[in-house]
Amino acid sequence: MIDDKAVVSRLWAVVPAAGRGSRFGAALPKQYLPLAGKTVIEHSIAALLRCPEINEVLVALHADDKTFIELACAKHPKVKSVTGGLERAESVELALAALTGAAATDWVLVHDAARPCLSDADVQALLLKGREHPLGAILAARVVDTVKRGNALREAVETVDRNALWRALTPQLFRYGELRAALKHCREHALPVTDEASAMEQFGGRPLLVEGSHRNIKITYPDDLTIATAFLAGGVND
Ligand SMILES: Nc1ccn([C@@H]2O[C@H](COP(=O)(O)OP(=O)(O)OP(=O)(O)O)[C@@H](O)[C@H]2O)c(=O)n1
Ligand SMILES: C[C@](O)(CO)[C@H](O)COP(=O)(O)O
Repeated sequence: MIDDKAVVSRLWAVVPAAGRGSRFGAALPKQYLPLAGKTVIEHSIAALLRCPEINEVLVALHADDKTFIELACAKHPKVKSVTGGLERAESVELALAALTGAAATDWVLVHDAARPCLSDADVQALLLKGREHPLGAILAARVVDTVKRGNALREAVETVDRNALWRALTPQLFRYGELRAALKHCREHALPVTDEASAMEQFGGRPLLVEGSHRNIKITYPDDLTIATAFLAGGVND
């Protein structure tokens, strides 16, 4: 375990924003769609820029995306961009590799461009509790529905105990060196990675689950934009 008292660990942020939003089905990738006076991605990045501890925000963009550079947030001195990859995990790896100033003991927050309703309180809770936990931490929300396991015929064959189930959100907070090593390990062994925690778990880690707001939704389908509009109208920080 790294003794944080011996080193001053800086805090970086990575924003995976290279997706195409195929499930959303809009003409534009969903992160560039209008939401409450800005674009989706601008809300997601604004939540990170409101955290003064963050040293730099590195955004992983699709090679075809020319929209980002026109946004106000792209001109912020803390915001940089890099070309992402074909999968989210690859985009995160490429962004981490571009953080040339980061030390292995520094912390990295990874936050989806597609999660615009992140509150300042949730960022602070993750940082406070996550940096006390040696193996990192993620924002997560408890599962509130009864959960069924279905078979190939979509028949319910089992009710899963939901008391131990959580929905992984973002940001997710890990040490820079450990996260890079875990993602490299999973890539080299063709292990499935859908979030940073799944890479860390397969690399022997046990990230802490920090309960976050159910309002921190991921924009995936059109209805999610309607929901996010209502959440932002109510003020995610109120
Ligand atoms: N190759 C990829 C794929 C996804 N992402 C980002 O990872 C986040 C979560 O991914 P998801 O919701 O799946 O976005 P998309 O891949 O765009 O959605 P879809 O699967 O519907 O195409 C998004 O901010 C997305 O831009 C990324 O940086 N690089
Ligand atoms: C990272 C994530 O948002 C945590 O729930 C989720 O895994 C992203 O999944 P996607 O299929 O890439 O949207």
